[in-house]
Amino acid sequence: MAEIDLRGKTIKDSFCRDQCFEEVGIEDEAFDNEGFSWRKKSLKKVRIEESNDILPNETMNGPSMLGFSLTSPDLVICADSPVIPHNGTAETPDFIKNLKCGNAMASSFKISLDKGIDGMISEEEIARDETPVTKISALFPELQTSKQIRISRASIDLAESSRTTDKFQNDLGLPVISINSGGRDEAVIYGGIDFKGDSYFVGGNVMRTEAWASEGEGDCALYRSARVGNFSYKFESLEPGIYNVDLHFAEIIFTHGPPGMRVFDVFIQEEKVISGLDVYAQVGSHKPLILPDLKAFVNEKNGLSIRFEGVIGSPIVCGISVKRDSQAGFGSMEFLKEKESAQMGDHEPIEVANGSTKFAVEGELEKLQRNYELQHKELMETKKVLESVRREHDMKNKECQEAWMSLRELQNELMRKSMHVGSLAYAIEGQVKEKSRWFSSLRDLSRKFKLLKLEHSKLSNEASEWNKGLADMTEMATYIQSTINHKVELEKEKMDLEKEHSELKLKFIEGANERKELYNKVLELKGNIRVSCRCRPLNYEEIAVGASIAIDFESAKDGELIVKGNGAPKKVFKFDSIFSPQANQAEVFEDTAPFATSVLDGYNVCIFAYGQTGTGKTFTMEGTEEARGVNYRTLEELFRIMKDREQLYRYEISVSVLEVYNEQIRDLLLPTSQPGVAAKRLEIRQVAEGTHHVPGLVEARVSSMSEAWEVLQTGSNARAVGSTNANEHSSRSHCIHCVMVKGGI
Ligand SMILES: Nc1ncnc2c1ncn2[C@@H]1O[C@H](COP(=O)(O)OP(=O)(O)OP(=O)(O)O)[C@@H](O)[C@H]1O
Repeated sequence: MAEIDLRGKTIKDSFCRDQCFEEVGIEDEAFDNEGFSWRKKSLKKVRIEESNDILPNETMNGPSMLGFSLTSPDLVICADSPVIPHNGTAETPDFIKNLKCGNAMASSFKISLDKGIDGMISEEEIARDETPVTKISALFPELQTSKQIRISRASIDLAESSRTTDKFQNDLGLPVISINSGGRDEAVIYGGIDFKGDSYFVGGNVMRTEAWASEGEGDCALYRSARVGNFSYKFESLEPGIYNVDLHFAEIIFTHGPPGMRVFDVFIQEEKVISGLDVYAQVGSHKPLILPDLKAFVNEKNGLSIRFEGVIGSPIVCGISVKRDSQAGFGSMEFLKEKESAQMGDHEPIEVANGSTKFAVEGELEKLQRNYELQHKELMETKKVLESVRREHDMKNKECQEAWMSLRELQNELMRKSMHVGSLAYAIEGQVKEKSRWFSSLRDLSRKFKLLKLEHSKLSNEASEWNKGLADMTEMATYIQSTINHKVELEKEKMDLEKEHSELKLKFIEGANERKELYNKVLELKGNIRVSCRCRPLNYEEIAVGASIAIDFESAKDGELIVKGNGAPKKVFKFDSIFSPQANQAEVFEDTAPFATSVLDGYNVCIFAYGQTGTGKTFTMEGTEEARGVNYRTLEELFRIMKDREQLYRYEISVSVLEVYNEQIRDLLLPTSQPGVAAKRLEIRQVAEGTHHVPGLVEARVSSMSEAWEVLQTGSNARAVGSTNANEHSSRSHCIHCVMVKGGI
C-alpha cells in the first residue's frame, strides 16, 4: 500500500502495487476535486513501496510461497493445498504481455473459455469462428472510419496501437497541437507526432511512472506521464473549423486493477463524446488506449474545450492531439457555419453575389443536404448497429469478465494444486528416504534382535542353571537353617545341660562333700588307726627244718590271733583284720584301698608295715612284678579316682622317696644318694599340728602311674641294703614313699 502525505492530506492508494515512481504534480491553480485547494505548485516523486504481493512479471516461486524450500531436507507434508495469496496480480496473462507498447505483432487477442488465453489470434481461427472466442478488435470496424462517431458509452476501440498509429499517420492531417499530458517540460514523439509539454490544462495532478522505461521504446514515453483528476483543456487560439481529436489513455496508477476503479466521461465542447470509459477494463495497465478522430467543431469565439469528468475515481489522460479534419472541406465549413447559426439562432440568409452563383450554391447546398441526410441516415444505422454491438460487447465483456475470473481462479487453483503436488512429491521423496532409513534401522534391529535372542538363550540356560543352583542353595540354606536351628537348640540344650550340669556339679560337689564327710566318718568309725596282721607262709628253710605255723587261724575271722605255744598257754592278739598266708596282695590291698579316696578328699593318710626282719614288710608294701604290693595298687587307685574326677577337679601329684637309716634321713631321689657317698643331711620339721615337712626334699612331679612308679622304684633301688640272719636281702633301713596331692577345681 502506498501512502502519500501531501501537505497534511493523506492519500491512500491501495491499488498502486507496481514498482513505479509516481510524481504528483500540484498545480498553482485551485484544485478542488477532493475538496482541497493548492496554492503552490510542486512536484513530488514518490516511490511506491514494494508490495508483498507477487509482481506481474515475476516468476512464481513455489518455495517462497510455501514458506520453505522444496529442496530443503526439512520436508513439510502439506495436508492441504498451499494457500496462495489472492491479490489479483498473481500472474500477467500472456495476452496482456503481448499487448506491450510497440509490439507490432500483436494485432488482437482472444479469450477462449475452452482454450484459455493465448493473446494471439490468426485469421484462420477467426474464420473458424470458434465459440466462445471473441475477437474484440473486430467489434468496432466503424471506429476506423473517418466518420464522426459519438461514443455514447464504453464503446472503445481496442485495436492494437500500431495499427491505430498507422491510421493516425495516414488518415489525419498534420496536427495543430499535440500535448504530452502530465509531461510539463517533456516533449515526446509518438507516432511521428511531436507532443509538446503539458499546457492548456485547468486543474488536475501529474502522475508519472518509470515502469515502461525498460521497454526501450521511445513511443512509450507519452504514456509515462498523465494528468489525473477533474481537469479540462482549453485551446483558444484555434481557427474555426472541424477538428479531429485523438485522446491517448493508459492506466499507470491502478496497474493491478480491478476494473471499475477509474471510470470517467469526456466532454468536447461540453458535449459528452465518451461515457463511462474504464481504461483498465479495456486494455489493462500500461497499455495504450487511443480514441482517435473525435470530432470537434471550433468557432471563432469559444475555441476548443476538452473536459474530463470522473464517474468513479479521477479521470486520466496521457496525451491529446488536435488535427484539422482535412476531409471536411468547404462543405464542412458551411455545415459548421450553419451549425453555429443554428446554435446561435442566426437565421440570416446567405448572401449570394449573382444568380448563377446562387443556383450553383443552391445546387451544391442541396447536394450537401442530401449528402448530409444520407450520412445522417447512415449515422443512425451505424448507431443502431453500434448499439447492438455495444450490447453484444457488454454481454461478451461480462462473459469475458466471468471467464477471466473463473480462469484466474482455475489458475490459482492449478497453482495451488501444483504446489501441493510439488510438496507431495517432496513428501514422497522424503517418505522414501525415511522408508530407506527405516529399512536400514529394521535390518540393524533384526541383527540386534538375533544377537539378543542368542544372548537371551544363553542367559536362559544360565538362568536355569542359576535356578538349579538357587534351588540347591535354597535347600542348603534350609539345611543350614535347620542345622543352625538344631545347633541353636543344641546350644540351648547345651546351655540347659551346662546349667543343669553346673547345678548337678554343685549338687555333686555338695554330694561329694557330703559323701566325703560321710566316707571319712565311716573311716573314722572304722578307726583312724587300723592295724592288720599278715602272716607269711613258711619259707623253704623253715619248711626244710620242719617248722610249722604256730598261729591258729580258725579264730582269725573275728580279728583274734591265737598263737599256739609249744606246751605253753595260748596267746591271743586282737587286730582290725588278719590275713592268713593264703591271702594274696589284692586281698590285703582291699583294706587300704579306701585311703586313696581319702587322700584325694584332702586327708593325710599313712600306711606303713611293721615287723621283724624277714616277715614280709617289703613284700607287702612293694611286692614283686607279678604280685604288686600296697604302694603300687594305692597309686593305681589314686590315678583311677583322679581320672574319674578330672571333670570336676584338677590334681597335681609329686612324689618323694627318703630313707631313715642309722637315725639319718636320706633323699633317695638325689643322684648322690648312692651308697658310700655322703648324703645331704635332712631334718624333719613340724610345720603345723600333726603335719611334718622335710625341707629340701626332692619332690618329683609326675603325671601318670608309670612315671610315679618309676620314680618310686628309682628311690627304692637306692636303699641301703644288707643281709640279716633272718633275711638274706634285708633292707636294714626304713624307706618312706611320700605322695603329695594338690587338688583344685
Ligand atoms: N606272704 C608271703 N608269701 C610268700 N613269701 C613271703 C611272704 N612274706 C614274705 N615272704 C618272703 O620272705 C622273705 C622275707 O621277706 P621280706 O624281705 O619281705 O621280710 P622283711 O620283713 O622285709 O625283712 P627285713 O626287715 O629284714 O627287710 C622274702 O624272701 C619274701 O619273699
